[in-house]
Amino acid sequence: MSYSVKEAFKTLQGEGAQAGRAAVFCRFTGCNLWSGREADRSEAVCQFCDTDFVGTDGSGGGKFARAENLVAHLAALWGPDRAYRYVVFTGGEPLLQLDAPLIAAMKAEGFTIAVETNGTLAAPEGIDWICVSPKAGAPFVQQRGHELKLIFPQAALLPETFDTLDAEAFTHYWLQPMDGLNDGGLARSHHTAAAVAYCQAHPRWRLSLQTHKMIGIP
Ligand SMILES: C[S@@+](CC[C@H](N)C(=O)[O-])C[C@H]1O[C@@H](n2cnc3c(N)ncnc32)[C@H](O)[C@@H]1O
Ligand SMILES: Nc1nc2[nH]cc(C(=O)O)c2c(=O)[nH]1
Ligand code: SF4
Ligand SMILES: [Mg+2]
Repeated sequence: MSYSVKEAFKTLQGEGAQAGRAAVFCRFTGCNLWSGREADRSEAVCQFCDTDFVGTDGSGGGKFARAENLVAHLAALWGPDRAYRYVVFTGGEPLLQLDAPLIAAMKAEGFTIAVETNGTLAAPEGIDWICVSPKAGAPFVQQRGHELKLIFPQAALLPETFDTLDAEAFTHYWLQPMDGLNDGGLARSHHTAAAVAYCQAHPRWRLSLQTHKMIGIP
C-alpha cells in the first residue's frame, strides 16, 4: 500500500519512558477520531489534539508509493550510523497505515520501532515499543503495551478506569497534563497541578511532561 506522511523529522522523544532518546518521527496523515479541520473539532470524538496531521505538506512529508521508499527517507533523516536507530510512528493515528511490509523494511534497516497510538485499533506484530493513549468515548482495543499515557484530565475517562487491567497489561502508567490551545500554557499549568496531586495520591501513576515543548524542539 502507499503511505501519506504529514511530516518526518529527527528529534528527541519528548514524552513517556523513552523521553530524551534520539528518534526519527514519522507523522502519518489522518486520524479516525478527528478530521483535523478546526471547524470539526467541537464535534470530534477527540477534541484536545495539539497536532496538525492534515495533508502531506509538512517538513519531510510526502506520499510514498512503497514501504522501501518511506524507509529510505526515514533512514536518511537518521543518518548513516546504524547504532541506536529509533523511529516513532505517530500521527494522526499511525495504526491506520503502519503495516507488516513497513515494519519489516524498517527492521531490515536496523530500526527499533515505536508507535504512539490512540488504542482504537489492534497493533500489528513486530512493534518494539507501544504507547497507548486512550481517548474518552473511543473504543479501547489495544489493551496491551509498554506504556499507557492518559491525557489528564478527561472528565469521561478517569484513571480509575484502568485499575481493572491486570499488572502485565502495561509496564508504565503515565498521566500527561492536557495542553490547551493558544492560551499561553494556562490550562496546562492547571492540569499539571491536578496530575501532580493525582500521582501523589495514586502512586501507580507517574507524571509525563511534554519536554520537547519546554525546550523548543519539534
Ligand atoms: C498527536 S497524538 C498522535 C498519536 C495518536 N493519535 C494518539 O492520540 O495517541 C500524540 C500524543 O500526543 C498526545 N496529545 C494530543 N493532544 C494533546 C494535548 N493537548 N495535551 C497533551 N498531550 C496531547 C496524545 O494523547 C498522544 O499521546
Ligand atoms: N519531541 C516529540 N516527542 C513526542 N512524543 C510524542 C509526540 C507525538 O506527537 O506523537 C511527540 C512530538 O511531536 N515531539
Ligand atoms: S487521537 Fe491522537 S491524532 Fe487523533 S485527534 Fe486525538 S490526539 Fe490527535
Ligand atoms: Mg506531539
